[in-house]
Amino acid sequence: MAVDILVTLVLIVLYLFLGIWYRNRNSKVKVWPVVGMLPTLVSNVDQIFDFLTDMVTLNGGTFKFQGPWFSSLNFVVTAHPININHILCRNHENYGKGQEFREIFEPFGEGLVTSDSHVWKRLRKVLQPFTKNNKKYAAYLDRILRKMVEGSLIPVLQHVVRLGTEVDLEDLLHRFDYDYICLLTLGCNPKTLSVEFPVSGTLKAFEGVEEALLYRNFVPKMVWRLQKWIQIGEEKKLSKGLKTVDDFMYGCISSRRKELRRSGLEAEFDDQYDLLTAFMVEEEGSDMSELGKSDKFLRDTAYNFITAGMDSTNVNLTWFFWLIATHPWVENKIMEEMKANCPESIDGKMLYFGGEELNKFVYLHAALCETMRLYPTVPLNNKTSVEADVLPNGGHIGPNTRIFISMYSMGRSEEIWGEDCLEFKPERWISKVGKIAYRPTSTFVPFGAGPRVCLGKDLCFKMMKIVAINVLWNYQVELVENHNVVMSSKAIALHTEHGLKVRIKKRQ
Ligand code: HEM
Repeated sequence: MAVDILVTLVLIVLYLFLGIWYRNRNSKVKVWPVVGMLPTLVSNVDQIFDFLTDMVTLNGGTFKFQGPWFSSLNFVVTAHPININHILCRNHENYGKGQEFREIFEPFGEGLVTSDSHVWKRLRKVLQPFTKNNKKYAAYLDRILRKMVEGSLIPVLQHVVRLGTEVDLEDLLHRFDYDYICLLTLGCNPKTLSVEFPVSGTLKAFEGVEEALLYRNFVPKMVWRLQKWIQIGEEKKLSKGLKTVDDFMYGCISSRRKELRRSGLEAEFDDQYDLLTAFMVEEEGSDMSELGKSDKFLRDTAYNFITAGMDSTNVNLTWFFWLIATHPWVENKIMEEMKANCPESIDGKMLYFGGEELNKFVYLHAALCETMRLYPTVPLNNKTSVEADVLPNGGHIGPNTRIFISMYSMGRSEEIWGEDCLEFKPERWISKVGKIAYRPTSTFVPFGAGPRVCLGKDLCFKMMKIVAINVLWNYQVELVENHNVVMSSKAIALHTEHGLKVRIKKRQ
């Protein structure tokens, strides 16, 4: 009897395995009982963006990932332009960040990046006109950008040239972004970009928190919750990092309030019109003034802006300098454009251009867009459906489903960019009349699109152009031989795995 039961069990298991093998025999992604597609995902984690690109290409632009049973690791990845237009623009009300995203990214608090519905609408209504149309704020951003380039970037580059040593350009640019974004939001300069290349505890804490939040995305919810409860592993690191970050931000808020009280609100704030100050000095009666009374609100807003901005232009500029170092003919064309637009004999000095003047740098703009196409700063944009929906290319979406828009896969899609989609060719962005060519919005969305488009987009282009012009005009960036430049999959932004090691020489 016992033998009969054993044989029957063995036969059932064999039958199940044969069934799975038969269903999976032609498929690149195996779906296993209990664990679903997780083993394939784990084995491809080091080249996750290429793996997801293969999957969406094989599946007509949209791929459904099946996670382990009873886990929240099911998601959809899409790179199809008509779906992108649907999710970001036409039916955007149905695609927010979602409760689970907010739980994972809890340090963002009640900030813009993780909020939805009426909370998001109210914040966006306050922040969008402020960041886009406030002249005082725009002038302050311009002034601090000039100061940072003149007072930090150029002196540090000159120091590196004098020493003749190699430098990690990605680290250098990351420090530039971090100092700039702290000035923009908190009005204080942590001075991480200086010739000593100091180790900044606060910057390390911001980075540590981001790493821990990324980890939460890849493990079942109950695992990270348990770790949080007993304070071990990544969760312990997160709590420690967050304390450092919060102490820093609340410290800035408190000293700014004290300063304003001392100097009196009637004082002129033109010199120091950062985001915090703007909220604090806004006249009574407006939404901004109401929100500015709460330290928690200011902390959340600052955290959202700092994390959105500190890993932004440096990522694109790192890939840009690497691409032009490996495509010297592109660098020559950028130099020609600069010679045509820059005044002569300004050796070693800063070059600064206003918005109108920057529009003349068409080829540089094209090269920056081309870089973002191949190496989008944010490779995956996360959304969650509110209600069930059918995507325009036919995919069914359940309610409360996580969806990743793969900007990385879109940039490498033959259907969108043609057979030469993997080549670095800024020319594809330029029209016959020498202007930036028209492209449908839904084919290129590194900043998102529609009502939730990135609030820092215009600022980013300005920063990237000013930094690129000042570096290239004065210096030659040479890659260190045998240094392997590869993408990292260990951050939310598309960093390199080992940095960008270069030597900087004075341009002759
Ligand atoms: C190369 C630079 C940058 C890129 C590629 C980028 C990209 C993005 C993307 C993809 C989103 C998500 C849009 C969505 O949810 O659909 C976003 C949102 C956002 N970005 Fe950026 N960003 C950059 C720099 C910045 C900077 C410097 C700032 C701050 C000054 C900033 C502030 C924000 C904010 C506040 C949001 C949230 C908008 C909302 O949810 O309404 N970004 N960005």
